[in-house]
Amino acid sequence: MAGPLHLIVNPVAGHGKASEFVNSTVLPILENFSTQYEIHTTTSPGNAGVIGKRLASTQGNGTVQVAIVGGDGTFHEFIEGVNQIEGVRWEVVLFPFGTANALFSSLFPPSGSLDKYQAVIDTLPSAPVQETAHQLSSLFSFLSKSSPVNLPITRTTITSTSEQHHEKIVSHVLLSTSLHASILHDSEALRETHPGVERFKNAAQQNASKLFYATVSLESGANVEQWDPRIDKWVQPFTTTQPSEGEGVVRIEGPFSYFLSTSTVDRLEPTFVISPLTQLGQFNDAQGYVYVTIIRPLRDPLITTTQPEERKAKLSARAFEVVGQAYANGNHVNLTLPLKGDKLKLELENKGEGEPVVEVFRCTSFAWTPSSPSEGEYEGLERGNERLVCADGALHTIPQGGVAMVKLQEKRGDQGFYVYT
Ligand SMILES: Nc1ncnc2c1ncn2[C@@H]1O[C@H](COP(=O)(O)OP(=O)(O)OP(=O)(O)O)[C@@H](O)[C@H]1O
Repeated sequence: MAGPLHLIVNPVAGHGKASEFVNSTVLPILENFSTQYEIHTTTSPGNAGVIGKRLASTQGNGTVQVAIVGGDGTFHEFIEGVNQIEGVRWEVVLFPFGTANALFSSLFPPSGSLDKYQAVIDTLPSAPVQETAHQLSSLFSFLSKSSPVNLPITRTTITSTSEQHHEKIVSHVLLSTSLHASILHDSEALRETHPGVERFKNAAQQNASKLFYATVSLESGANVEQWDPRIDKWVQPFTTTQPSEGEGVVRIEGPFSYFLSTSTVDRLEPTFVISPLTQLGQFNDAQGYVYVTIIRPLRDPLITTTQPEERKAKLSARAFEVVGQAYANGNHVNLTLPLKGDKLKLELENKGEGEPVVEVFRCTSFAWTPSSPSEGEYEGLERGNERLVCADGALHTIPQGGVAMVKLQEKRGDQGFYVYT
């Protein structure tokens, strides 16, 4: 027996509506289904992990069912708290009560249908309005007795050359560097002067034309693969130097403007589908993949054939053009560069003949090694901070000369984290 459903409620996440939602909407449904529950309200940052540890010690080995009523940050803290504990299978119901809710919106995209839960919905005393029904999707999946799907966890180790610095990070949503990490960093600095969401736009403008100098090595137990949008298939990497026979490592030289990896989400907010190839739930018996999304602007003739003084404006415009297509259901991955040698054409095409602008790979581990400050300079384009790393929204810094090693945590039988989707 799995015991009661433990509701972990973050009263301050998102718009601070979690407690009210639980009392007015979730509890009547649980009572209607005679589902036993316990409520645990978080009292401070990090408390979701403390609650998780307590549950593991009082529930013992086996399955523990929890519901996270908060955002990605609340679930992140819960995972951080219990990830090392052996012998527990966590079955998790999610409610989107954070700000971005990347994981929830990836599992339940706004356009998704709730038809398969109709039998559950029909037994409710009154039918919820559409928005509420969507927020209850994961609960409906739980009440329908669906099988929850494995949630891969990523482990990152940040080390310095001397190994004096040794930082371990677990994440379940994303790990990024370059533009994404810098936007997060700078928008925090702008919080005082720009409390609204426009600070993200300002931070994006500050960083969209910067270059981040690093080398990436991708590895996989099988082969590292790259998505080719022109044939809609995963194939051998084709925009990088080929790995030599038996080496199995694909090396990608910067500079980069965009670099983001995830093994669980296809979007970071309901309509921003930045990693459309990510698929969760397909690999319940295996580990899954880390999906890596990369933009390297010096592959783009618009930037390389432009005069140095115009490069900044051109790159900024191109970055917004490309990344903006993530809002068109992830269409950025379909954009292709002009064919090499065609000097007259600099516009991007949709699934044209040239190479994709956005390079998408799948692997099971990778290393991000920032270049030394003396390496790399491209006239007209500023250098960004390639040592910044964002893991599930929290920022970390790789020491000078250090590296970030990222890998999927090995699956431990049927233990670990399983989400109702
Ligand atoms: N009682 C509390 N008081 C203050 N902070 C809390 C409390 N409980 C949890 N927190 C903090 O609230 C933070 C925000 O929660 P969460 O990340 O879930 O929401 P969000 O930031 O609005 O959403 P998202 O991560 O989806 O964008 C958590 O990182 C956690 O540290």
